[in-house]
Amino acid sequence: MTTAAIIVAAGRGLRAGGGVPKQWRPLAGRRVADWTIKRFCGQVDHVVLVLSEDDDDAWAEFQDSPLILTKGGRDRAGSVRNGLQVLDGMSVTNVLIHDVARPCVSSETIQQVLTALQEHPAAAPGLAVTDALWTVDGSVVTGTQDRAGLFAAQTPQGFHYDSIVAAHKTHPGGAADDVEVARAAGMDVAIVQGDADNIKITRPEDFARAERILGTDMDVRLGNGYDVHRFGDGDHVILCGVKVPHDRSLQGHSDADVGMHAVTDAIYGALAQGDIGQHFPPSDPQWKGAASEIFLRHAVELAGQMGYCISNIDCTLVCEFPKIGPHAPAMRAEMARIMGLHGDQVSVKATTSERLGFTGRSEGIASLATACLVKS
Ligand SMILES: Nc1ccn([C@@H]2O[C@H](COP(=O)(O)OP(=O)(O)OP(=O)(O)O)[C@@H](O)[C@H]2O)c(=O)n1
Ligand SMILES: C[C@](O)(CO)[C@H](O)COP(=O)(O)O
Repeated sequence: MTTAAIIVAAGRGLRAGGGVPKQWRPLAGRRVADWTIKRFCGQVDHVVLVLSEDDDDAWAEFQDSPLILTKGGRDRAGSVRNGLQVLDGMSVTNVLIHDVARPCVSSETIQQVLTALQEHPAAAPGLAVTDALWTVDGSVVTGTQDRAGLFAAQTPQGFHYDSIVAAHKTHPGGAADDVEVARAAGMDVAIVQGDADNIKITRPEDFARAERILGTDMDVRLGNGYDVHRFGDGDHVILCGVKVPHDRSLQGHSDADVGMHAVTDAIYGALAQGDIGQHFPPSDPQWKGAASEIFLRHAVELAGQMGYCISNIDCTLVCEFPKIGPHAPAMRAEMARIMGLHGDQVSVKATTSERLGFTGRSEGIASLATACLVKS
């Protein structure tokens, strides 16, 4: 079975105002369209993005992405037809059609529609109407409409691909949605449970509502790091980027900055991207004596590329000597500088191990770190 999603994004969003089509306006740290696209990635085999011919920047931006791009029609149905057309010949069996203006759709809703398509030719989420419905003349209520059996329609609306293509070919136009097109062609449409959070951004006030919904859907990652370096001859150690005078030095392939290594590994850990040894193998001579700032910068850049911001770092050094306290403010400032963070986002503290174990015998220094990353 091959599945596809068509995200119709060629509308002008006139009711939402703002001077820019609503799908390109910011919402909770990214654009409306970015949220919507992300919701379908990994859920279906192909994602089609239907774009207005006027949205030059979007065409350029998504050109090299895995998305299939096609141009919009004069109305929503025209855009859907173009999306269906571009999937022709790709052996798609089931297709989901979704408004770009619904960025809060959940993976559960998407999966429920896909599952329902195993038994029905068409399926869509709907919410039973719970408010009383009035008829109104100007600003005066003229009556109450029976709400029994009424549902509010949502997207994604899912269909067997060949059937919805045929239904759109014979439909005269003017349909509110693809369910109407399908029903006009005699298809049975199953309702799956809709989601009150799956709102369509339509009017200006809907942005604040969507932000509130997305705000409760944060992606927070934690990672831990641990490192040890042994003492050898020397007259200083480098800890968290700061040169500290000492009667011994730490041994290592790089500058042996045990604190910065633990922090770097904590960031890689939060991203599930291995560890320093994987990115900078000790067998590679180019990293001999390297400043550990290179490793930390790489981890921070990787976090940015994967869409994460570092929220805070906590690093603990375990040693009897040198004493860390006097140098901790400089260590925090240096690591904050490298990571582009504020000083209060970086903690460096120390403990002895009560003269126990290798750190207690001053054979080396150990370090532990925790990193908290938040999807931006
Ligand atoms: N020619 C069109 C018109 C609409 N749409 C899309 O169809 C969905 C319908 O939602 P709606 O709120 O009606 O979007 P707009 O048409 O953009 O909004 P408005 O009517 O306020 O201008 C949106 O994802 C919109 O981008 C489309 O792809 N092509
Ligand atoms: C398809 C739809 O999202 C179902 O609720 C809706 O009909 C599309 O938006 P519009 O405001 O009716 O154009």
